[in-house]
Amino acid sequence: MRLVGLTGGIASGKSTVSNLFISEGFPVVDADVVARDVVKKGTGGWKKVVKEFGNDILLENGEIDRARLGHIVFSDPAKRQLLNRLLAPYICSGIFWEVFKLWIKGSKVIILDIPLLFESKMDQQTSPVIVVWVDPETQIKRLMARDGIPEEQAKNKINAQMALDQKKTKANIVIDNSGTVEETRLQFQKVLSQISRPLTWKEYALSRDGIFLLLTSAVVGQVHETKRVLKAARDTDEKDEMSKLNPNLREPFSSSSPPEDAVREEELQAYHLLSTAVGTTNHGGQLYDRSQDHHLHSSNAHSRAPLLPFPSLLSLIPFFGTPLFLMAAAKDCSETLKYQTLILKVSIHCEGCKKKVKKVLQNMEGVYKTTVDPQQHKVMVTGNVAAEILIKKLLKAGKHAELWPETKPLDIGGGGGSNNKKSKNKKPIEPSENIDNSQVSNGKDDSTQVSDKPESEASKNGSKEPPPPPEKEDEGNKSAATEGGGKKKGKKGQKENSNRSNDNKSGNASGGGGSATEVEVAPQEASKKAGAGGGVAIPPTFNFPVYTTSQLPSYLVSYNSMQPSMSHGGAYYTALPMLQSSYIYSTASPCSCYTCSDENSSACSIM
Ligand SMILES: CC(C)(COP(=O)(O)OP(=O)(O)OC[C@H]1O[C@@H](n2cnc3c(N)ncnc32)[C@H](O)[C@@H]1O)[C@@H](O)C(=O)NCCC(=O)NCCS
Ligand SMILES: Nc1ncnc2c1ncn2[C@@H]1O[C@H](COP(=O)(O)OP(=O)(O)OP(=O)(O)O)[C@@H](O)[C@H]1O
Repeated sequence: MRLVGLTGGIASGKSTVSNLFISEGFPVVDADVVARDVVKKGTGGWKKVVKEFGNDILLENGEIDRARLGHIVFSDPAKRQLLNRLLAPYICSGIFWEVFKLWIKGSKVIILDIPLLFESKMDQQTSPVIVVWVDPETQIKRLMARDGIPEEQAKNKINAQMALDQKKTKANIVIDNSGTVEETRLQFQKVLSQISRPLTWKEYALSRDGIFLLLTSAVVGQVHETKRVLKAARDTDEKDEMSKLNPNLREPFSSSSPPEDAVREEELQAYHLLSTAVGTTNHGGQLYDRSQDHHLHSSNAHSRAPLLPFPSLLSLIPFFGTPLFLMAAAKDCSETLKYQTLILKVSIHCEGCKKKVKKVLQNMEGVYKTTVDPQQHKVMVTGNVAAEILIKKLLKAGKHAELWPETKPLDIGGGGGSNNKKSKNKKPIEPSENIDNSQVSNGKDDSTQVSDKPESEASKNGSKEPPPPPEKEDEGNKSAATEGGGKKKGKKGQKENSNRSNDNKSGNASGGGGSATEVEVAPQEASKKAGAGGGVAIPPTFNFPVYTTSQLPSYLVSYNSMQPSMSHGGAYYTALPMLQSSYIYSTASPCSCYTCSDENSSACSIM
């Protein structure tokens, strides 16, 4: 918003020029009109003036006799100063409300016609300042003619103000009104082009639209920040909950200090992310650039906004890089759209079991795709639901389930990029590095030990893919990579799938860590590799964990699967000691499948 100051001497021609502005469509706030309004009968200004100047200045109707009061104040400087002191607050607030009403309407340029602009120092709030100048002889003549007053009175009025020549020196623009009205109009046209020039950055920020944009940005920023903090809190809660469920899990990280024994990169990254979210550490983390957010918090400079009710809003001006900020917010939003594929081992014995498992999982919020391979008892679930929740749900439905050994979650939604990068830097985990050989390691750790090649083709491809959400459909036994590929992934996904199949056949379970397409390692092959590599021991055949339905399977993972964006794929597993299981997974169906259905669950005793 541009506040243009228009001033001059008494009878210099201010009203004449302001009428030209009005004819051009500019809104004008006239201080003389405001000054009249604030002394109307019964107002606060009226009461003050009557109290100080007495009832003698009142007309019969109770209104102030302006001519009488004018005579008093223009001939007595002390009385004039008293009147000014009494009315100044009312006049100022009156001008403010007039400006505010125009601001609400969306006016971008407002003309403030204020005779005492310099005297009241309101010129500091206006730019540019236009002074309507007239030569002294013409001024006195016009004043005497207009007001019908003698020269002496006219001189008193003129002398009650700052000298017009002095005002001229303070002006940004001077209009000489000594000539004809037409000459003044010509000058006005030139002034008009200056007044109508595009708003400056600051002027726009003070306009209604600018303030609205700033507020919107601030709200978006606040929502963005709140969302991130909530995510961090949920992440912490989740870890706490899992720790309670299984005390063998690692302690959740403190948000104030990194774990000293955090040897795995993903753990450190999880720490950074968590602590960055709650703002307790430096913001130099590689995972999340909060530089955009600094704009929101860093500025304490409270500039004063001219005549505006929200001076502190100016502190938001550094935040004006809205497009950049919105891009950051959009980036964060897109990160929340990440999905992962979890591979579970579920007791499936017949077609009915398969249907039931599918139905249970598909009905879960956050599950986007379920693929069941009854032969291998393998269920691949794409979505953003934590493994333990899936397992609990299946248990409730009477289906024994656990995480598929030697697998890691697939980050279908684009987290592969960062993971892939990490995989390049990943160093093999030494047996002494906080990994218990008695534990069954996750795929990530295994892969660093057993992989023959540092990075598979699939992982390279996977990291470059954009994050399309998987479609909610069941496509049988397609690979997880293909399933999650979405439209764009189409051909590439198939290629990845074949790559992965080849890997599995040859046993090259590359596991750079975080590749979206490196899903699983054939158990036998992986165990051979593990044995050969001397790393984490994997038994040649499956040992299935024993647990009752009140317990969670010992493959419970402690990565942030609910909020994959918080972990950026830097999931960490803590595999628990594998126990000899009495639970039987049989590829042979123990029941007659045509009698076994979801509707007829009693037909299959296992189901
Ligand atoms: C003295 C009053 C009653 C005279 O009223 P009147 O109707 O005769 O004149 P009007 O209000 O139209 O003012 C005419 C011009 O006088 C000059 N003027 C008015 N008040 C003052 C003042 N206090 N000091 C110097 N000049 C003044 C201005 O140039 C103004 O344009 C009235 O001007 C008044 O109440 N003045 C105090 C309020 C004020 O300061 N007004 C100026 C607004 S910035
Ligand atoms: N260029 C001009 N030629 C002739 N007369 C003019 C010209 N400009 C203004 N006047 C006359 O001079 C008088 C004062 O002009 P105007 O009312 O515009 O001055 P003002 O600065 O608004 O006065 P005030 O300070 O009292 O509000 C008016 O009677 C007006 O008609």
